[in-house]
Amino acid sequence: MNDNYSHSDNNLLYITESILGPKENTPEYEKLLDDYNTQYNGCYCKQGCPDSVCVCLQQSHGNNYDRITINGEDVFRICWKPNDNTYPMYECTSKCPCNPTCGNRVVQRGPIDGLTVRPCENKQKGLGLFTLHLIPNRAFICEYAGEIITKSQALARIQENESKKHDNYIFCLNEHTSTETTQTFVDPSQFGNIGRYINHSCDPNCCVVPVRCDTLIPKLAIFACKDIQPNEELTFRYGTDCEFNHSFITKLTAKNCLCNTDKCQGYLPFNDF
Ligand SMILES: C[S@@+](CC[C@H](N)C(=O)[O-])C[C@H]1O[C@@H](n2cnc3c(N)ncnc32)[C@H](O)[C@@H]1O
Repeated sequence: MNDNYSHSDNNLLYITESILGPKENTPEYEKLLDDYNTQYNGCYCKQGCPDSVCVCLQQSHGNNYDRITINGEDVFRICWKPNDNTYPMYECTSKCPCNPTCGNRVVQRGPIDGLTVRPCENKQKGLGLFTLHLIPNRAFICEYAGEIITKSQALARIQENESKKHDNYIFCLNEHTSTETTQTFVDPSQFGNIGRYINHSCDPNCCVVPVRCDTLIPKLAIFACKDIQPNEELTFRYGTDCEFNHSFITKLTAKNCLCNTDKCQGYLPFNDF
């Protein structure tokens, strides 16, 4: 994966994609390990990946991305599925025979260029992630990468964060099917990538979409949900995101929201999961 970013804080370890968290002797961890090691069936495409033939795209119910060129650079944008964005997205895998430049390999290629981490104008918000270039609506930006942990590990870490008054970075993804809800917990507090600096906004310019790139555990992929101008801060909604039919619930200590938008609800989302 191509990722030229790094952390300025020496206590943090930069990872280019999510990694499995510490071992635990529980059935929950065994299931997580199993899912992490399970590769889904890839495609058989030798030339391109047309959605009429590519198994990865058929599993995704159609094309995942389209491509436009801006200033000579390819920009990949998510294709929202007509009337329903709840279908899981599968990219072509390391075992698929298609070309590594196939249009169904976007998140796995790593973050876009021109992202920068710097202190927010309101210092109480800490660091934030900004873009130096225009990012068009629907374009892929980066993964929210961290340690993939079990629910019991997430609860223990959240409690520890709260008792030590540390910021929370743990993200809980809920994916709903007609019969069950699957949860994925990602903690970038000690091992993470550039995505860990994205703050919450009540009127965000990004959204988080689960995308599977090799294994059954989805990556938390950040896409623009508006055109984002140079020097704008990138934000997503930490709480439930109904607009995209997935719910993203992060438990945080009830804390004043400093997003400074007209739609601000006053507090960071605070949910049990
Ligand atoms: C994923 S981190 C974002 C990066 C963080 N600002 C930093 O300096 O590392 C999440 C933490 O940032 C802070 N934060 C994010 N969005 C905020 C907002 N809208 N208002 C206040 N604090 C926010 C909260 O402390 C939250 O637990």
